Amino acid sequence: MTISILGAGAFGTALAVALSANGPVTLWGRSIGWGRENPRLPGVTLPAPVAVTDDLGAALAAGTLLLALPAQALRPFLDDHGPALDGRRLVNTAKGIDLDRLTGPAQLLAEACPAATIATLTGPSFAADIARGLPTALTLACADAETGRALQHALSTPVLRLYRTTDLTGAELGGALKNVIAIAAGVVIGAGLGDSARAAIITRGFAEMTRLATRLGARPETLTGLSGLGDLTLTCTSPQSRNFRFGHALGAAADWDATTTVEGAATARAVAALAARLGEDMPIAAMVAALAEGRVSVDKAADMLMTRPLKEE
Ligand SMILES: NC(=O)c1ccc[n+]([C@@H]2O[C@H](COP(=O)([O-])OP(=O)(O)OC[C@H]3O[C@@H](n4cnc5c(N)ncnc54)[C@H](O)[C@@H]3O)[C@@H](O)[C@H]2O)c1
Ligand SMILES: O=P(O)(O)OC[C@H](O)CO
Repeated sequence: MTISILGAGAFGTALAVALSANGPVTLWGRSIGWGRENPRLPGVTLPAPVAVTDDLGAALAAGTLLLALPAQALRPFLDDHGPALDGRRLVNTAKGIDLDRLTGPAQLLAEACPAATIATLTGPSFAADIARGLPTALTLACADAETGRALQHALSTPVLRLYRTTDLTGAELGGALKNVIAIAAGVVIGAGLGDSARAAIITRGFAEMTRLATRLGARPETLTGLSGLGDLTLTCTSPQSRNFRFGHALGAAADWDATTTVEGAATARAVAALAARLGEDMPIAAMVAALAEGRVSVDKAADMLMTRPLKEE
């Protein structure tokens, strides 16, 4: 299986390093002047089997394309290049919901590339951990079981262990929604509200994730897997997470570098819009959207969540 990775940020670069254990990999980026060490992944030198290019046509020679662009960049990218990607195996790795369309990456890919087979690779994994060769387990989701099995084998390495599922919707939504809850967890810790409050946010956030995802067609058991609960656990508890750190900065009223990729901020707004459309109750996601837009203070947000009507768990 010939593989190219589109998007040379931290994650695309880390995947290139990991997959080079299996053979040659092409890594495409729109700006690759950094040579063999990507500043988004400091301290990691690309191994010899990784070819880096800014020539999209050359990267598209592969039959399997891993897309490692930020979620909000995917739709504009497909507007420009969708037809050129069609007919391949397309494996999305972005974790988010498109703000304009209110759909996940798989739907965007299916519409832009109707003859392609769509999959997602998701789960608890920091780019730096993968690039350092630390053991990592991920979910490979593809509605077509045969292609899913082939991708699972082609993209696993001795330290990157892939589980597979045909529940693409559930795997994709778990990865997108956990980022929103991770921001909330960061706010709690940044504001000094304590570990007990964080456990409450994780648990009630997981209930929100499951409610929305199953309403959109996900299987409940997918949400308890690596792509849902697994990634939620990682992102809500580690300062390596950009979503958690962004929330922490909000909670602590600290400065934040706006060039950092924080998928959960846009996804919270998309979730709030989706929840309103579907009549679903998503109070934590709504609060994250309001906090990220500066429409509510941290004190007010905590107060509003704590004084909602009492209910059954
Ligand atoms: N970093 C991680 O630990 C990690 C782990 C798992 C999944 N992901 C997911 O991977 C996706 C990418 O994250 P990242 O960490 O690589 O982000 P990043 O900020 O490190 O890099 C994003 C890259 O995308 C490029 N880019 C943006 N818009 C583009 C466009 N229109 N055309 C071409 N390139 C464009 C940027 O130049 C940059 O190189 C996110 O959805 C993230 O949730 C990241
Ligand atoms: O740094 P974050 O918050 O984007 O998280 C990276 C990955 O999604 C963790 O699985």
